[in-house]
Amino acid sequence: MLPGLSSKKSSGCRLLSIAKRLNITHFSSGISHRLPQAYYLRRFHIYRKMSTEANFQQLFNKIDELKPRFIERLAKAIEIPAVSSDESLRPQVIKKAQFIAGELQKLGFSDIQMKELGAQPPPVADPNLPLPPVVLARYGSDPAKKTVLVYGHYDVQPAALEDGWATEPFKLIIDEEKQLMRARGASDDTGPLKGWLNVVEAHRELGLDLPVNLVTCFEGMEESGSIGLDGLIAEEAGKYFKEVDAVCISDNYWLGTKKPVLTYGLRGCNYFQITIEGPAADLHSGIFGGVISEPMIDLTKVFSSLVDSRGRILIDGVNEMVAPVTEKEKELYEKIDFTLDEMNAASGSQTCLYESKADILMHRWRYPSLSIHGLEGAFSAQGAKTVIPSKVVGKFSIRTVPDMDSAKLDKFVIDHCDKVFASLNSPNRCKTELIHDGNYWISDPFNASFTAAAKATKAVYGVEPDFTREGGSIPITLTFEKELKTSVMLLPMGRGDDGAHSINEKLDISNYMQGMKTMAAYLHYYAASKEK
Ligand SMILES: C[C@H](N)C(=O)N[C@@H](Cc1c[nH]cn1)C(=O)O
Ligand SMILES: [Zn+2]
Ligand SMILES: [Zn+2]
Repeated sequence: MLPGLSSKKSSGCRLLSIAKRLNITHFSSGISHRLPQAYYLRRFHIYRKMSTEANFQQLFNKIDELKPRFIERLAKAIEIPAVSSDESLRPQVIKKAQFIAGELQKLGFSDIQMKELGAQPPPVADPNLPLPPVVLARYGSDPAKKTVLVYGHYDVQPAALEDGWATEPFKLIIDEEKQLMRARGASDDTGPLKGWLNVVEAHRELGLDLPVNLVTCFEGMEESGSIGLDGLIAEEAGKYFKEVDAVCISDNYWLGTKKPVLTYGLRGCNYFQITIEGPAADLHSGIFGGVISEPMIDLTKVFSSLVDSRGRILIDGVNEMVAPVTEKEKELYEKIDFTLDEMNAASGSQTCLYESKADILMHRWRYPSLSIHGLEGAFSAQGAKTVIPSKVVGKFSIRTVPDMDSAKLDKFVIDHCDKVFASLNSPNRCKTELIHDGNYWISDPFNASFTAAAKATKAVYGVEPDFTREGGSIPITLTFEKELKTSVMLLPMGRGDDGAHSINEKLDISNYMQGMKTMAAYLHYYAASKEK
């Protein structure tokens, strides 16, 4: 029998006692009881019999043995520049979906469906731009087994050599000295997505039955707000996803660089753009400077009204929506393995706004933040071009937290920008709009799925994981929980210094290998658990 099998309290009881322990009052949903406990107990007994044959060491050895193949396959996927935010690269995003579907087919997945989501809604330059397909597939459909849905995204953030990358971003480079793989998507999220496929392959190579039925949901718009996926999940909840017992997402990172973590919370993200336009074309600043009203000057005024240099959001009503910190909650931060030095090492600077661990963690996990990302339409090359841009589009986003109301936030932001622009008395035109949004999420970190992942982490790394929240967002997480009425568990593969969204993104080879072993062990422990 697998180690660690023991009887559990009912999930409802556990949920309450854990909520009390952690002082969490924001569970986004509970655990489903669609089927009687007896049903799961029967499945547990069937699985327990099977699991006596399962041998982790054999599985882990096989994963190690297949390492060159797994790295080579990752390199092939990485080569496709699937940047979802770049409309001109949409064919590449679709090509990567097809590539992944082909791999699933070779691995024996069945019922592979490329779900089309229609055209991308505004704001978008091409009104007919197709959204990338969602890749659904099944591995096994044994009613005696639990079903785990694994979510990942095959799209990536933009990357270019001229941004400062040491090597070509869409070519997987192995740094032998540091034992890491460098490429856009290595850690976010092509590496982890491939991890699930590799886990299946290792089982197949061993002739070992997968302990659960696996369902994939791989999307190509995560980095652009998961547009269209909510609707698909709602539509498939009673169909393709009908039997799903748990959702596992491997699309975030350890907090630091040494200790594995399991993640039970995410911030949300509402992304906005401000368009300011005036002159009919870009103009000579010697001829028109000081005579006409400049959109770029207006934009900098609106931008500077949003947030101060200490990161404080200056928009009325926003901070008031944030849930207050409790004394009990403060204790949680002290137990987390993290230091200011790790924060500085990950940012490659000494620019942290806070000194204490608790302050850093709270501002990363449980307070909102506003970031100004950039703009379209302005001069950005080297040299000194004396131009007045005629139209500029500024981009900024707000990371949201409990108890912020997304619709209220949008209204506060748009009203604020309109008010500030009006106060400039500018003859230019200004429009602020939401590009996409995604909800924050917080869960019970001690349900059957988290417990199985904690055991898996211990089996692979020899340590108990820290339970963390994530400052980033995975917009679809709450939708899975609500629509499928299942728990969602975040099992990160990479480290906090992987440079996701940054230059020189990397995934340590050890994290890739150990991460796959953890995924495999998680499936076995979850299958063996009595609870759903
Ligand atoms: C954590 C995850 N790997 C990630 O990077 N998510 C993105 C998703 C996003 C994009 N726009 C809004 N949310 C992120 O947190 O930026
Ligand atoms: Zn990302
Ligand atoms: Zn991601």
